[in-house]
This record gives sequence, C-alpha cells and structure tokens, in this order.
Amino acid sequence: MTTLTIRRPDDWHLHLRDGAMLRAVLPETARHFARAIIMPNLVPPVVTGAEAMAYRGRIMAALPDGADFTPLMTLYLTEETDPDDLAAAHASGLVTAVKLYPAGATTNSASGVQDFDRVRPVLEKMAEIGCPLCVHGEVTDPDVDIFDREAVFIDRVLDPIRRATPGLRVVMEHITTSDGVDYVRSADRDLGATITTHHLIINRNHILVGGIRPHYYCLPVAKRETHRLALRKAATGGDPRFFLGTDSAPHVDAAKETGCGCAGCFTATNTMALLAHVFEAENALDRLEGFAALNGPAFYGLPPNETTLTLTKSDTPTTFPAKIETGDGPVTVFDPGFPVYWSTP
Ligand SMILES: NC(=O)N[C@@H](CC(=O)O)C(=O)O
Ligand SMILES: [Zn+2]
Ligand SMILES: [Zn+2]
Repeated sequence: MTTLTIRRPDDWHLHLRDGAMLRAVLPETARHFARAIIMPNLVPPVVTGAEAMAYRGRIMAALPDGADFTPLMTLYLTEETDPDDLAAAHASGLVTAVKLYPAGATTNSASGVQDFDRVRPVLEKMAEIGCPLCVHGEVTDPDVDIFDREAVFIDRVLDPIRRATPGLRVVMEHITTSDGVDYVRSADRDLGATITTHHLIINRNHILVGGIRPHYYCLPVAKRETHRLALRKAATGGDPRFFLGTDSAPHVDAAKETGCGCAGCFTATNTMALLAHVFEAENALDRLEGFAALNGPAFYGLPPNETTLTLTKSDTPTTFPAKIETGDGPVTVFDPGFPVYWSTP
C-alpha cells in the first residue's frame, strides 16, 4: 500500500445546483475539497450580490455537520450587470469572481452575454478592483464547428477583450484544446486556466465509438487525442498557470439519457483518485499538489490550505459508486473506463 499526502485541494470550477440536488452533491465535494468556486448558472442565474449572498446561505445550510468547506461565490455576467453592485460584493469578500457565459454556449447560459461591448464597463471595473473573470470560452456562431469553438473564441472574443482591458485577470475555464494551452502559455501575466479531470481522461472517441455515451458528453466537448495529450502535459507539467477546476456538473440520468441529453460530467465523487492515477501515469505524482492545491490559490491570491488529504493506493481496484441518489433522481458518477487503484477517505 502506498500513500500520498497533499495539502487539501480546492476545486476552482464546480456546479452545486440548488435544492435536493445541492444537498446530494455537496457532501461529495466537501469530503475532499476545502474550497470551491461555485458556478452561478442556476435557473434563474445568480446575477446580483444579494442573490449570491442568498445562494451562499443555502449552500452553508446544506453542508453536512462538521464539514470544513468554504464556497467561493461568483456572479453571472449579464448585459445588465451593475458594476457598482459587483464591486461592493467583491469588496465585502462575498464574491470571488465573475463568470462570463456567451449566450447559448452551454447549460443554463440563456442569460449570458450576446454583445460583448455592452459589458465593457463591468470588465473595466473588474480590472480596476482586481476581480477575476472566469470564462466559458466557446463561440456560439452556428457556422463554427463545435470542435473549433474554443479556438475561434480565443481569436475572436477573448484576445480582443484582454487587449482592450489591460489588467483584467482571466481564467479560461475547462480548456479542452492545445490552442487553449498555447494561448495561456503565450500570455506573460493575468491569464490562467482550469483543466477538468475528465478532459485528462477522455477524448471524443469515448463519446461516440460503439454507441453514443451521454455521460461523457459535456461542454466544451472533448476533442481529439492530440488535445487530450496537450492538456495532460499542461496539468502535470508544473506550470502554475494551470490548475484544477473539475467542472463537476450533475444532471439526473433522465436528463442525460434522452433524445437531447444535456451537457455535464459528474466527477466530484472520484476526482481526486482519478487525478492520482493520471499524475502517476505521467510520472508526476509529486506535481499533483501543485495542480490541485497550490496553483489555484496562488492565482486567486489566497493562501493554500493548511489541512491535508491522504490518498491511498492498494493492490485491488477501488470501487466507486456508479450513481449518487438525489431527491430529483439518480446522477451517474463519471466512469474512467479503466481500473483505478487510488482511493480517498
Ligand atoms: N460543462 C458542462 O457540460 N455543463 C455545465 C456548464 C458548463 O460548465 O459549461 C453545467 O452546468 O451542466
Ligand atoms: Zn462552461
Ligand atoms: Zn462548468
């Protein structure tokens, strides 16, 4: 038996939802992670400081007794977002970041931004106060192939925004391409990226070969193998601009196993064990702590956690639950498709 003790990790991109789903999935994250950036794409979205405060209260109320977990709240950027409301919520410590969804790009993004010029005053305010912008980086133009949407977004939207807003700190969320990796590496400052666990494990074949597999469908959609390899190199290579954001995104099975299944992989339960497997396979177990527990806090200007998490490797494969039961129905846990020998408490 081998063990690996690292500082307690944080999840820099997490969907907790609300109500019965929140109560069911929150313990899965709080068991391993000390903090998480909470995505605001509820229906209706979390747009104002008051809404973030109320959502934070519902998360705290759903925490299991004794859990040591801090939700880091975000606001959902709309064309109506009030820069002063955001600045007040940020100054008070309630809100850590703002999330940009291009309208229609992903789950619950209908209220997102259509005209990027209309959010200029908010972005300028964010640069001024040092509030990071988390970006779902895909264009929604129907003429752009879904596998190209991240790369096109960088050229057409993200790079112009960054050039026009010096000092704006940006996190490219859940990057899925070598283009994303290269863009982050090309910037000298103010740019980081989260990488999910599942994008280190699957490529687009997993979704489509031998039948359509809805539990591997998420957005941005997994790309071809060369991109997965670039992500693995970025995540395990020790560059502090890359850090863990699981994008664990629960949907009940009924919403995924259907004629128009929604996007999102639920990985909160087994993420840390899967990451240990991936980092070990890349001969980089000593870099797991940086990716999962040090680089994110450094980007956000927060101290790393003082507590630790111990992972254990044994000779027999770990069994993870196939599903989490929620009051809304079962949610399938991400299946890496290979045996994993690492486990978490
Ligand atoms: N990643 C996903 O496929 N889905 C996320 C939304 C998002 O992060 O884009 C969700 O909210 O379900
Ligand atoms: Zn997204
Ligand atoms: Zn997400």
